[in-house]
Amino acid sequence: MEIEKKTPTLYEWAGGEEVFQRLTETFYGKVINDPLLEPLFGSMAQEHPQRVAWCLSEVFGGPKHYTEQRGGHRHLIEEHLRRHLSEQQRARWVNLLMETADEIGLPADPEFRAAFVSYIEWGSRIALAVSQPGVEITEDLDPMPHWDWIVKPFQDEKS
Ligand code: HEM
Repeated sequence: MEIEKKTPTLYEWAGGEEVFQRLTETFYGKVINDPLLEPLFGSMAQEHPQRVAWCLSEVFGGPKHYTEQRGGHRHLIEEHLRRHLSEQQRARWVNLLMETADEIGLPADPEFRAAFVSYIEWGSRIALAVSQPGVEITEDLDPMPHWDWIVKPFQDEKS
């Protein structure tokens, strides 16, 4: 009998929904205690960590909860308009997220982390760019971007 071994998605490799939720719950606990980030997130919606967990899960190949519940990539971008983020705030946001990833035991293998950090760098730089004064959205932004392995550690084998 032929059994096809399929490469897991980044979402599956990370450990699924529960892991992304643990990541964002722990992360926003740090964010609201950070002097640079507190002014941005001090009065965030209670559901914010859950929404970011949905968003990351979807980008990394998990269920499309963010698109279904919040309206997809256009909505995600719109949420960052006119927030006037600084590069310093962006960099702190990324550093705290990476610190949290280590703390909660997100897979630390080079291949997973290369893909993970790639989306976080891309996404956070888009957030910074669209948050500046005068930026308007004119192009079609959907669907949500989808991230895959950058350095592929697996072979799709048949045995
Ligand atoms: C990959 C990078 C990022 C992702 C995936 C992301 C994701 C999200 C999501 C899912 C939301 C909620 C949207 C909704 O309600 O549907 C949000 C809102 C927000 N984001 Fe981001 N974001 C990113 C980068 C950043 C950065 C770098 C900053 C600032 C340093 C930032 C600041 C904010 C703020 C202030 C809100 C509104 C929070 C509230 O008041 O509820 N984001 N983001």
